[in-house]
Amino acid sequence: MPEKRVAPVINSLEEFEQKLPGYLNRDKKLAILLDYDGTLAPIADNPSATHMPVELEKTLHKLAKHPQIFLAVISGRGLRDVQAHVSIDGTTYAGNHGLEIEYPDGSRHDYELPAEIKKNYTDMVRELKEKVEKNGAWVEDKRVSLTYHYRDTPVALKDEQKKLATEICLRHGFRANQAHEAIEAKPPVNWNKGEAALYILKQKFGDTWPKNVRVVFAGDDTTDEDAMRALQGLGRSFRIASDARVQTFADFRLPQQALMTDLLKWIAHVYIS
Ligand SMILES: O=P(O)(O)OC[C@H]1O[C@H](O[C@H]2O[C@H](CO)[C@@H](O)[C@H](O)[C@H]2O)[C@H](O)[C@@H](O)[C@@H]1O
Repeated sequence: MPEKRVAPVINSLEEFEQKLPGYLNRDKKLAILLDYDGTLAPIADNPSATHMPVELEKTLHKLAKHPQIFLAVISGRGLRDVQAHVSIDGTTYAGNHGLEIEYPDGSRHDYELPAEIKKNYTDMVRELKEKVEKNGAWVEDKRVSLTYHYRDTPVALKDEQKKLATEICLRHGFRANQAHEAIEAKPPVNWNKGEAALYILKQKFGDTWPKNVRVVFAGDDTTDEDAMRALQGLGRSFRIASDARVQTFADFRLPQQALMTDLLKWIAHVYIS
């Protein structure tokens, strides 16, 4: 069983090649699987205010067009929301932590939640809205999972509201993961960003993908750890975290989101220039 541990850090563009010599090879297919918030776009005060840095976006567009490269964005956001924010043709998108997947041709894979969980979800949203949607905190209802945002709640009230929100989520049988100034309530099913990543790779490249495809995954959050764990030994993953003590399943830690541009430039140097 793989364990989380403190991962080696990468601090610059040069260090990608130094620390992963020869991992990328332009003769090999490459799958790039990326989280959105905190990874492609820096964290902003409100989910509607995020955008990708210009150079990162430009590089990502170039990579997505390359015939040897496959791009998927796997986000906790609702599917349409993340599609609208990234908006790159030919990309596969997964929303709601992988529960909904859409391929470039418009075909989909939706994880069907049991009726009881759907009912619990509706009840949970109602109770959260009644009891803890106040003092600046709000519920982002994404139909099958939700995010309880408390960034704008006064410090003196945050802990109490957070605690109550977590209790409500757990009481309705949902998982409650800590995120950036938010709690992610996810359904209690055996499907997450890791399962979604493996599913997408198998659909795209077939059962033998581990032999034929190089994989790069990057994410910044606890929900991304599911993909990092699933891809251990099958690809290379990067956890964005400023805290040097963070425990992760990723192969490397990137101390700042800005290093995502370098990660993509490293790939572009190998595949494009
Ligand atoms: O899996 P991701 O693509 O990283 O999405 C995770 C959640 O991201 C969003 O919330 C977070 O980012 C916001 C914008 O930077 C920030 O204001 C908030 O504090 C963060 O928690 C999004 O709103 C959620 O739906 C996603 O699940």
